[in-house]
Parts: sequence; structure tokens; C-alpha cells
Amino acid sequence: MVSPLRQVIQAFISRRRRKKMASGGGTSSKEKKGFSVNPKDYKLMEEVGNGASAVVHLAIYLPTKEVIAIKCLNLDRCNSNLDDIRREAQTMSLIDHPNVIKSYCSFAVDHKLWVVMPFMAQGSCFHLMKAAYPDGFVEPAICCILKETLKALDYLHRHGHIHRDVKSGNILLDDTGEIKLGDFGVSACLFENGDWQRSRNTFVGTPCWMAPEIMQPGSGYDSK
Ligand SMILES: Nc1ncnc2c1ncn2[C@@H]1O[C@H](COP(=O)(O)OP(=O)(O)OP(=O)(O)O)[C@@H](O)[C@H]1O
Repeated sequence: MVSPLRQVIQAFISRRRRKKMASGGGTSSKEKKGFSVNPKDYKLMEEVGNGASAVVHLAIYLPTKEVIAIKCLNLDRCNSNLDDIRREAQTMSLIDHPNVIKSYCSFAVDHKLWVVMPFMAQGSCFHLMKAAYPDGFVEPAICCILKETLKALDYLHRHGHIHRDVKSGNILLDDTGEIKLGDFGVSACLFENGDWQRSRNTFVGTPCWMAPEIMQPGSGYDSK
């Protein structure tokens, strides 16, 4: 039996081969258009993950029968943080890079914000490690995942965003070999009020994944 990670890496390699062979480039990522903002067009299936602020469900977009994921953010529980939620939804909808999770659309349903996005069937690196690789991934797999994650960060930084919560739980894999960085819940924009900000000072992220300069009070940090 082929292991889930091996399957992802094999798919990743053949995807790259296909890309090289295809002339003209074009986007190979599953670009989807025209998702509606009517909750009746979506069927929520099982929960595939949850975090501090949200539950993520596998879902079907009924008009096209497409399999997607919906992140349901509980607006009642995030009262003091509506700006963060707005920023996350806005950042995700403007994203246009194969290694960064994009939202197709987002809308309010009762007291929740639904963010519609591609479904990443293998889940996060964290979950994959916990389920099948307790000693960590093999080096070639780490190289592939790291390279794609760095491309995502490079894209975000060139567009003035800093993610601020890069960790294995936010690196998502699917079984076609796509590797995407997700969860913009604490991301920040370095371009504010018409100016590039030199640095940020807020203490956000996941403590054991934080760089020392973020923990250091007063020093500030930027995309590096
Ligand atoms: N598009 C997706 N496809 C499949 N699974 C996903 C997808 N997005 C998220 N997940 C799963 O759901 C989990 C939680 O998602 P996410 O990190 O976005 O929620 P959160 O509440 O913002 O988390 P955190 O506590 O890290 O801030 C992820 O670790 C992952 O396992």
C-alpha cells in the first residue's frame, strides 16, 4: 500500500512534470469561479479540522457537485476580533498563488462566517505526522513541502503580508500533490495608510513556533 505522504509526493512530482511539459504555462491550479453566497447551495459534511476560532467542514457545492471545504468562524465567540476576521476573509479572497489557500467567497450564516475554499484531502502536515509519521517526514518530503511553503511566503511578503503563524497545522496537502499555506487568522499587512510599515510589534502566533525576535519585547519584526 502506498503511504499517504508518498502518494502526495508522487502526485507532486508528476504534477511538476506535467507543468514542464505543458507549453504556455497557464495556471494549473484548480481555479474555480462563480461560487454563490447562498448557504442553500452548500451541503456541509463531516468536520475535518478545528482550531481556536473555527471549525472546518468538508462540503459539497450543490450546483456543480464540487467538493470544497468551508471554514465556519463563530462570530459570537470572536466579538472583540471582528477586524481580524474581516482581514482574514479579505486576504484569502485576494490571494492568487498556487501555494496559498484562497477563499472562493465568504458570507454570514446565522452567527457564523462561512469561508468557502478548496478542500485539501490529506489535511495538515501536523495531522498527517500525528496519524502516520510520529518520527517526522523523510527528508525528500520535507524538501518538497518546505520549498512550496517558502514560495507561498515569498508571494505573501512581496504583496505586503506577513502570515505570523507558520506551523505544520497550517500547511495543507491534498492528494493531487498540491501544498498550500492556510489560516490567515493572525496575518498582518505591512502596507497601511498608504505607507510601508517598517515593522510590527504585536505578539501573535503559536508560542512554540515563534521566532525569538517576536517574543523579544520592543524590538519589532518584519517579513524576514
Ligand atoms: N481547506 C482545508 N481542507 C482540509 N482541511 C482543512 C482546510 N482548512 C483547514 N483544515 C483543517 O482544519 C484545521 C483548522 O483550520 P484553521 O487552522 O484554519 O482554523 P483556526 O481556528 O484558524 O486554527 P488556529 O487555532 O491554528 O488559528 C487545520 O489544521 C486543518 O487540519
